Amino acid sequence: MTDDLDPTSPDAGTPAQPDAPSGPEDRSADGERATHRSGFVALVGRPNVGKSTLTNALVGEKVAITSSKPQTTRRAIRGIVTGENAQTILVDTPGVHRPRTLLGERLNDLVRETLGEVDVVGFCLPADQKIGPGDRFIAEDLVEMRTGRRGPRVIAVVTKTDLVNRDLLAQHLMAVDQLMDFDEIVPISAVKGDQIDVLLEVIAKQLPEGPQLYPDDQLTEESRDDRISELIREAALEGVREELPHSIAVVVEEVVETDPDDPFVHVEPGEGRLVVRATLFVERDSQKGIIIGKGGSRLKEVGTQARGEINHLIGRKVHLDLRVKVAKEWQRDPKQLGRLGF
Ligand SMILES: Nc1nc2c(ncn2[C@@H]2O[C@H](COP(=O)(O)OP(=O)(O)OP(=O)(O)O)[C@@H](O)[C@H]2O)c(=O)[nH]1
Repeated sequence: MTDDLDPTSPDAGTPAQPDAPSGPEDRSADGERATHRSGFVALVGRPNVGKSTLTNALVGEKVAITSSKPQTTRRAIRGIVTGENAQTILVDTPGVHRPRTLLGERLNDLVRETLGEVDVVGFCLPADQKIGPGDRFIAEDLVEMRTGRRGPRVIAVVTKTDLVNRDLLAQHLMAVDQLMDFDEIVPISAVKGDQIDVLLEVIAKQLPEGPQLYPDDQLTEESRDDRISELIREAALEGVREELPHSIAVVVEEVVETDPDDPFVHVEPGEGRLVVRATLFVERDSQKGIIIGKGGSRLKEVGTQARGEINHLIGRKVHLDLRVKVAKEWQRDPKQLGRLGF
């Protein structure tokens, strides 16, 4: 068990209301004042159905990490899409699943909490998989939320349409229609970019009237350090199997400008070398060995991949200093979960 974890607590819950910038009045071509809409949209669904890939496609930039491993997303990540007459704040949520650890329970709770706070829900159902008990479980929750009070509007987003032919898609759309009373059903492919604009329009129509909440150029509410730690985790997830992906957590310890000749001497921003120091946590010694690899080879690969993404994010070259530590059974330990920000 490590005892030098930095306590980080990413804000993974309630949508805070940021200061509204005073934007220009929207006017349509004939001079009439156009209605401006704004609000929060949660993308929910089972793990691996394409929620994060869709979030990125809608925002037009990578604000959420994705992977072929289920249960990649662990926080409610907000992406912002600003259009002429609407601002859509997307909340990408962890996949709803049968929890096996305390972390799993907390992630499901986070999704429930998020559902209670948004204006619209995009319920993601992959076109290449039959509707199953996991989908029905989510649908029941949504139906219950709408019973007797004004719950969120619910759009069925049929994802990954590029993986099926027209006939299968038609059959799937009919099955989706039977699942619950949706306000709209929109088939999309985030990978091919099909119907992304249509979905955005459909979502915007369901939002309440309201002002722009974030500045035009803000694409996410994630902090720089949280985005960096996610990019490192994404790189570490590649090539690892079975339970290991779930055991990996990443904490950015510091991002500092240092003297190029002495990494421990800090200098003014822009005048030295930008160093990112981060720790990868795993749950067991054996996992530590896998992450580091023979002679450090795997950790080096993780560092190279993550560094490329971080350079792109920050807009300059960084030096990435990665360490690996064991935090025994952190997914089941309330104290450790707290320290890791869950
Ligand atoms: N072919 C195809 N694959 C997709 C599409 N969208 C997502 N995927 C793939 O599906 C896998 C899961 O995608 P994610 O976006 O990480 O799924 P998620 O629902 O956010 O997953 P969790 O974080 O586990 O809940 C990845 O391998 C994606 O590349 C799509 O439109 N078409």
